[in-house]
Amino acid sequence: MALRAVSALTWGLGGPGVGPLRSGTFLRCATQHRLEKMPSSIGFPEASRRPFSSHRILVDVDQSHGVATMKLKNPPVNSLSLELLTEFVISWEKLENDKSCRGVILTSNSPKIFSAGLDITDMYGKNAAHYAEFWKAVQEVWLKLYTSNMVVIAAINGSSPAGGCLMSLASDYRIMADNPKYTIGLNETLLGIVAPFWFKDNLVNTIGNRASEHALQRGLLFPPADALKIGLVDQIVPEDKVQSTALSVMSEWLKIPDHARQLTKTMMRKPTADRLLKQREADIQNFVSFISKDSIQKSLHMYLKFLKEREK
Ligand SMILES: CC/C=C\C/C=C\CCCC/C=C/C(=O)SCCNC(=O)CCNC(=O)[C@H](O)C(C)(C)COP(=O)(O)OP(=O)(O)OC[C@H]1O[C@@H](n2cnc3c(N)ncnc32)[C@H](O)[C@@H]1OP(=O)(O)O
Repeated sequence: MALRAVSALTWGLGGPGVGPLRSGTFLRCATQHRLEKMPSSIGFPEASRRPFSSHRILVDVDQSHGVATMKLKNPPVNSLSLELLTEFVISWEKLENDKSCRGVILTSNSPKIFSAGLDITDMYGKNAAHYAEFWKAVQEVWLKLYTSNMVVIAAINGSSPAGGCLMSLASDYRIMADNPKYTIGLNETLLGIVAPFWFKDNLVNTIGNRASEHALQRGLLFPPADALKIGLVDQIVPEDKVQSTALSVMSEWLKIPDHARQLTKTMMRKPTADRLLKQREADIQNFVSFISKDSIQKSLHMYLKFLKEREK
């Protein structure tokens, strides 16, 4: 199996411990059923569309079919900055509150990059208050995606390392563009940082324990065909078919009565989401103390330098 890594960088790091548990909440359940046929392309009639957008998030809701397409737009690489994460949550809540919206296709406005993952500049050279706010926003986006009552399909139209991979993992179904130049995976160790337990839990739930151990320790980034083999993505399709495939897969998912699908999703995902909810504040403090360490800041500095100076 061909595996690709950005670089073989390894630096020393120290890991913080895990904090105390506290209780949390989970999904609400709606019971609407609608079994309309979906179009095979994004060409929805103007009357049934309701687009809205912010600086970094574009949303197009097809009200007659109950499906929204949400595009990340943060050039040049769609990094998940604090601003993007904040706008994401606002847009997501708007969709959650829209009774006509039953499914979301999550994709990128950029042709080659789904998302470069968390914005490293939000984790480098800032103060503790900034790190805490940033991490809370990362948690919030994952919880929103992972526990959503809506069907969430990731249309992965480009590379998707680290936080980008996490957003895909939190979706219900992943479709990736079959271009061997693109990769997906949790490559945190290559940056000298550690994927937190809930990234790991989401990965283990998706590809199993042994494959996760291997992928996480080595920070593996998988080309689409290999990602499909290990179950990191569910389907690979030609680049120009990603959106249309997402729409037709969505139409299949929406044939299932919402209440039954939602209760099943809750049954499958609640223990994993609750694990974070019960120790959310401790997880923020872990992140802040970990990321503030001189050795970790040095690793991030080196990685940013490597990204800027590497040959393209
Ligand atoms: C015990 C543990 C307890 C608690 C947890 C503690 C801590 C840590 C957990 C943190 C989890 C972290 C998750 C992450 O997501 S980290 C981010 C990882 N991302 C990556 O490694 C991807 C890096 N980027 C790339 O590989 C390439 O940029 C990419 C996406 C393939 C695109 O390539 P290309 O089109 O050639 O573009 P460039 O590389 O030239 O990039 C253009 C420009 O963007 C800058 N950039 C790239 N990625 C990021 C990023 N993630 N954040 C910020 N900036 C980024 C890059 O440096 C270039 O900048 P320039 O100034 O040169 O234009």
